[in-house]
Amino acid sequence: MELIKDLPDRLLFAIPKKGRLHSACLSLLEGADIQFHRKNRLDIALVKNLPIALVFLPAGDIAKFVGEGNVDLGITGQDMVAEAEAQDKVTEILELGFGKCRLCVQVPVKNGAASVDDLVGKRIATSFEGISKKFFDEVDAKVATANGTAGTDAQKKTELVFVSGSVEAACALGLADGIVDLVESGETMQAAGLHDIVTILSSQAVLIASKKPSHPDLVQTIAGRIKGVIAAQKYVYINYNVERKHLKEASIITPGRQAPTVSPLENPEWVAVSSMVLKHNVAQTMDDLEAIGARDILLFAIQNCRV
Ligand SMILES: Nc1ncnc2c1ncn2[C@@H]1O[C@H](COP(=O)(O)OP(=O)(O)OP(=O)(O)O)[C@@H](O)[C@H]1O
Ligand SMILES: O=P(O)(O)OC[C@H]1O[C@H](OP(=O)(O)OP(=O)(O)O)[C@H](O)[C@@H]1O
Ligand SMILES: [Mg+2]
Repeated sequence: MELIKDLPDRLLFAIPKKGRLHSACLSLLEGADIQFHRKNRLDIALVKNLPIALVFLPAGDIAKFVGEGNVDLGITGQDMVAEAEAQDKVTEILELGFGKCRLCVQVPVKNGAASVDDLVGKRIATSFEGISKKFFDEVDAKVATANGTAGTDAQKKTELVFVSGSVEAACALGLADGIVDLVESGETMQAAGLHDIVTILSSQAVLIASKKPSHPDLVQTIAGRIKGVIAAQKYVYINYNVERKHLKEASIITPGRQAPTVSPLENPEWVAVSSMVLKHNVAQTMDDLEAIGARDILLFAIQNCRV
């Protein structure tokens, strides 16, 4: 009761309550110093150090709730935003770099359809009914136009079969001739004897806001903090010594965001350089620095930053 009474003054921030995005979201909240204690089984938690209430919801519902303004802010997949037809109803503030996957049409490797055109009039199992309907309506129309059946009783319609999970099993079970589901590593698809023939959309987790959030300033504060956490995950801090005569080459290898910080050393022929560098190719950066004679190359993790 106490919780509900407190809600009107707070910004409501929806977080996936389980599944693929849940734990990455909790790390983001921790990195952004959004402190809360979630009582056992409760789907609402008050934030201790900011006027925010976290609402733990299924990822699939978050886009709808943010779009309709029931909650101010949320984290969900771009696929879920598209499925809820909420692209125009929410503001996508930030791509978060996790939950990356593709929504694909998949068919059995053995004797499956060769193209989506061959699936017209057949059965497709999916939990993405909205996106799949739109996609196959277009394929149906295109094929009907090509074979002259458009608008006639002979026009074939692809049938959608709704399944809420384990979609990949549908073909083996004889429920469908193809599926529309997410692929990340491709392991689930391959294990089920399927392969993808078309990617309908690519997706990742995003921070979305309602068009009229109750606390716009707080939305900016949270977005800024989360941006900092994401940037900190993307970059590392590098520090090394290099001969002054190689400083120009060094600055090209580690340009930093504005420019590298260059500090003099007791030995006037040498300088110390520090700079933020992208984490994903840092090994190459270190190789390149070594190749120009840089020494004492140190790498530091960045806990948080504002860039
Ligand atoms: N294998 C994956 N790799 C990366 N991201 C994924 C993967 N599967 C799902 N996602 C992303 O996570 C979102 C939520 O998917 P998740 O599987 O957690 O929800 P769900 O299927 O509703 O729940 P559950 O699987 O727990 O029943 C998806 O909409 C998608 O954006
Ligand atoms: O390409 P992969 O790395 O194998 O990932 C893809 C799988 O991940 C998701 O399923 P999830 O584990 O969420 O199970 P679900 O089918 O119950 O939703 C998705 O629905 C695929 O089945
Ligand atoms: Mg799932």
